[in-house]
Amino acid sequence: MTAIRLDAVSKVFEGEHLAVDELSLQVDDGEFMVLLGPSGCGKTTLLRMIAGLERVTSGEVWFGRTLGTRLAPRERGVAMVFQTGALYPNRTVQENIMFPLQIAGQDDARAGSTAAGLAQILSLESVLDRMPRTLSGGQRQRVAIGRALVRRPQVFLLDEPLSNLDATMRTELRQEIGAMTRDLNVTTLYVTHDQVEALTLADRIAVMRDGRIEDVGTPTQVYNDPATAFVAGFLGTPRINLMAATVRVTAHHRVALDLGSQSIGLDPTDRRSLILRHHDGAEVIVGARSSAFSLITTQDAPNQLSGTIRAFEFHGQQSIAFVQCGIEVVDPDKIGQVAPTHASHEADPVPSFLTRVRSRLGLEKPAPPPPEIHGASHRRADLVVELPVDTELARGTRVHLALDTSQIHLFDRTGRRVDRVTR
Ligand SMILES: Nc1ncnc2c1ncn2[C@@H]1O[C@H](COP(=O)(O)OP(=O)(O)OP(=O)(O)O)[C@@H](O)[C@H]1O
Repeated sequence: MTAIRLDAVSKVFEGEHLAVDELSLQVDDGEFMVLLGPSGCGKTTLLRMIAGLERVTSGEVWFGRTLGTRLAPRERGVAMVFQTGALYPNRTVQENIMFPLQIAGQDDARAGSTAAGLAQILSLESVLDRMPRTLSGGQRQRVAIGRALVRRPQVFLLDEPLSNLDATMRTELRQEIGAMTRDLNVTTLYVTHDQVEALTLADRIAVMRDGRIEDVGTPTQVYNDPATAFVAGFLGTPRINLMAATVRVTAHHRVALDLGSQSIGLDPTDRRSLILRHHDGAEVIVGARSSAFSLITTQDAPNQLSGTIRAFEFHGQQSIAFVQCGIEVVDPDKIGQVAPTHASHEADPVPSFLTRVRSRLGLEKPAPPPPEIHGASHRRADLVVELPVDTELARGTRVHLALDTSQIHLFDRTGRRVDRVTR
């Protein structure tokens, strides 16, 4: 067991593509950390740099007090499992699992009994003598996990190990991976783009975007108190509603959030009122999960939004309403995003990836920070609201919704939280 520390690690691929951008992260001894992020954000590249399968362009990887970037892959005490664990096709399950021990010089009897013990934990005891081609996808992944863990690695890296399995198998193996890594107390870094895997497995989640980390915390921290609008949008189904608003300070320092055609007010005792009353006219983004709304019958309740049902869906446990309120809604995937990948141009007001790469490598003066792409992230769209399952509303019905302002988050125009509480 050992802690992993990443110190300003960057990876620039040929063609000057910046895949990981001065990323720093600490995974504690024995911790289960999940690296969560959309496709292409650099998760696999980061894992491969830790394993030594990919050279870091700059920065350092530490295993405890040892500088890992100086070590060859086999000296790092790291085991890695990929999306589809490649097995030796001509060896049985037991032979596959015991192979790393045999390579290390252990005798067959001892290696076989260690493998059999691990196979029991992984529910593979009934298939020990079978060949990989006769196994299900889930069983093959279990064998790959067994083979990775048999030498008791210091660090265990898993790259979307469940992505090729069906839903039932995924749930089952997910629970086993969680239980097993905790029993073995091995420091684990688990890559996924599946929020359910992240929320259920992790001691802590690091949310990645465009080669950087936007937030790190326990599942409840990143879900309930996200650092950015992107993180708030990435976690939670249905996705959080992000509404463009302007701060209005009215008589007696009351703070209202002007949503264009409608408005909501913060309670004067709300801590955020005290902050925002000095920012009259500031543009903010109000984040409200679908569960923060409730249907009301009165028209003039405080913090009420009115709209028309555009679609209504039955989801088994609850119903989801799509309500046209004429409010400008912000796309969490676009807010605060940096410039797209293309070659630099002197007159280009937004520094390209190329310029950012050069400045990281010290080849160019640091570029000014890119402005957020604002207009592209805003559009008039529906609010998504969770309602009790017995609600029935026809398309076109006019509804009034009360918003519980104690449940809202406030972000600035670049998507950064302005009212964070727990961290
Ligand atoms: N060998 C390579 N050469 C050039 N670019 C690469 C190479 N490997 C990865 N990239 C690029 O680096 C970026 C990060 O890729 P990476 O595979 O790390 O992302 P990811 O978050 O793991 O994505 P996914 O969830 O789809 O596996 C991508 O834009 C990818 O195209």
